Amino acid sequence: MNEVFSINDLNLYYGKFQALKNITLNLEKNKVTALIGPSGCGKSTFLRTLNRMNDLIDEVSIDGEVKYHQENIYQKNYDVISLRTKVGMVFQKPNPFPMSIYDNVIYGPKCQGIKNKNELERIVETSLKKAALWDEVKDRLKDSALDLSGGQQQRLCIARAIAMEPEVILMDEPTSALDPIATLKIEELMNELKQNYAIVIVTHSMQQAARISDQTAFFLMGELIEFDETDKIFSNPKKKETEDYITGRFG
Ligand SMILES: Nc1ncnc2c1ncn2[C@@H]1O[C@H](COP(=O)(O)OP(=O)(O)OP(=O)(O)O)[C@@H](O)[C@H]1O
Repeated sequence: MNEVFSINDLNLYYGKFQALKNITLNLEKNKVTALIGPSGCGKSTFLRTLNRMNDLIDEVSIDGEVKYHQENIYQKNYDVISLRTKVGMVFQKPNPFPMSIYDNVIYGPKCQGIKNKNELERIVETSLKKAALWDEVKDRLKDSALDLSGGQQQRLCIARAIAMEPEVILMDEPTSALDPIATLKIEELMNELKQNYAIVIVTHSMQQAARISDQTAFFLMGELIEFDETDKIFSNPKKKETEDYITGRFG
């Protein structure tokens, strides 16, 4: 079994407002899982529960279980730093650090104490290759990351996540700030990356979800309405709410 996350009866509150209601689902390795649903339905909130990014927001409380390899990540004394190494994140807007391409990729490994120059060079090359960026930047690794195009910056952020040797990559609308060609490159990349990782992506584009994901979770007002193989969700949804949403009849 390739299960990496097992989420059981998860509820999340911002103060008194309940943003996630009784969410139960499993996430597997070698699969792209798309989270879809209308604005404000809880997609990003759910994504952030998987590496405890919501901890950074005041007034958040949760109950239920989020198990990563059988261990509840919300239990007392759980090692959150190590969790975030294994469960990397890529954001909507590319956010490279204001430093060279090379230094962006080795930032995490260096923080973990890797100092050997050959090892760091190996990490840079393999991470950039896996992020399909190596050929475009190999001759200018010392240039500022901020000089790259938006699409290149986003692939650099993916390389930066990969450099930490994660098992899961969370992506929050990773292509919404990119043009169609850069979007296509990231989508092709996700298809490659799923050979080695579990990928969870929030997307507003149902076409994108249909193109790239293996399974799709449809959220509505904090509830998980339907979770199934992507083909089934888009061709034969079980719930009326899902059908209304994917056929554009929602709202
Ligand atoms: N930091 C916060 N404090 C209070 N409420 C929040 C916070 N973040 C999100 N919410 C609320 O929780 C609900 C879910 O928000 P979330 O951002 O997870 O939705 P989403 O489906 O990702 O939306 P979008 O597609 O617009 O990004 C919304 O009602 C939102 O207003």
